[in-house]
Amino acid sequence: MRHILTLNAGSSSIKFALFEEHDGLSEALRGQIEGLGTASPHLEAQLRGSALAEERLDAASAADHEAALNVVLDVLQRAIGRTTVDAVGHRIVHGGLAFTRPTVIDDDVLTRLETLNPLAPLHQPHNLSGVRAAHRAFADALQVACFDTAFHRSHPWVNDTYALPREFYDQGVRRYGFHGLSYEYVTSRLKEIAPQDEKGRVVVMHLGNGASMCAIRDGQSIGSSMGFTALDGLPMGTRCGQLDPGVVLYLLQEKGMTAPEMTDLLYRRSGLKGLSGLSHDMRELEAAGTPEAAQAIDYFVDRIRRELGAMAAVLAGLDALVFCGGIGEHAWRIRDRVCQGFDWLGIELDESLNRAGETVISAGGSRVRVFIVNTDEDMMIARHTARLIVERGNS
Ligand SMILES: Nc1ncnc2c1ncn2[C@@H]1O[C@H](COP(=O)(O)OP(=O)(O)O)[C@@H](O)[C@H]1O
Ligand SMILES: CC(=O)OP(=O)(O)O
Ligand SMILES: [Mg+2]
Repeated sequence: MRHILTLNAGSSSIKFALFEEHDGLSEALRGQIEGLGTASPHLEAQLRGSALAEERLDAASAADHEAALNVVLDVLQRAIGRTTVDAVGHRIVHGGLAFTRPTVIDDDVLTRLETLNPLAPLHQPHNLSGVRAAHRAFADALQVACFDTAFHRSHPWVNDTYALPREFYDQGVRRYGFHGLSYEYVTSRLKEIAPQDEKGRVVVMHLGNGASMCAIRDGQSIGSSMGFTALDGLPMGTRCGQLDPGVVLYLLQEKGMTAPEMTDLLYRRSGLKGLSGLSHDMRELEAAGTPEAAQAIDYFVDRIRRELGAMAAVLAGLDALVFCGGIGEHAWRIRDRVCQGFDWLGIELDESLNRAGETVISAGGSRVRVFIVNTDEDMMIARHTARLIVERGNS
């Protein structure tokens, strides 16, 4: 039996899991530290369905991703004991032009992935710290990179480019799109729960601390709301989402902002946090009840609705809509507001199914079927890693 470990550093969480592979993959251990960057980060882990760890961490022991990673490795090493880990699969957010499929990580690959750090400052450095830490902790294990950008490489050229002079496209200034592991998992899940939509026109909304949407036709990504970096598209916990580049020029040229200040503004001080002046966390905003928190939520919902209209146009209609990610899976009020008034497109929610967070939340007569899928990037990473081990064995 093989053992595959997965590490997934998101912008506000680190998720981890151990899978056993024997006639398919089964999950032995799973856990996460969430709420990184808040006053009360929280660790939880289950071993074969029973609680292994459950604690509120003091802000210092998970002050940042590095500290949280040490906590994660400590939990893992204690739980795993002498079990041999065959491979560690990593979520790597940016694969750039060169990496379009799961790849075994050696020193050369690591160096090349580091050059993409500026294109995903909230993720890539943490993803690569995870690679180094896992290599130290499990020295004999194969380290495998699974890319958020890979699923989107099927984009037609018009959804892959910006209207810049052509040499920029050739240099790699493209609309890469992210959350690809999540979209790939959701697509595989949709095959099981809605086989009639497998070949259909589907929009998936991954609404977490990072948020994006994906237009999928015939199981393939044809467009993403995110682009060259994970800043574009929807507003997020702390990221601005779509922004007129003229605003950036104005702030740089007329207001004397420096590039590092701009990075901090767009990645860490904007989005829900910037608009609300309160928090990047949707739970806190829903509880707050201040006019600013309400406006931040209004803006979030409005941008999702615009993008949904645009994607339905690109797909020439819509058969299924899927919500996933921390907000998509848990915030019924947001789902309700996103879908309201879209009956012209054939979307009709069943209020009680939506409140209850069922898998199918559309009304019986709704032309568009609406689903909640608990996305599982970690399972997708494990599948890719297992496949790569087999391919290497066969070659
Ligand atoms: N019950 C809930 N109601 C509203 N929002 C929630 C709920 N549970 C989680 N969220 C939100 O989900 C977001 C985190 O999503 P997640 O996908 O876990 O993050 P990451 O992008 O770091 O992987 C946070 O904004 C959090 O407030
Ligand atoms: C790409 C991205 O935004 O990821 P996350 O939602 O995990 O922050
Ligand atoms: Mg995430």
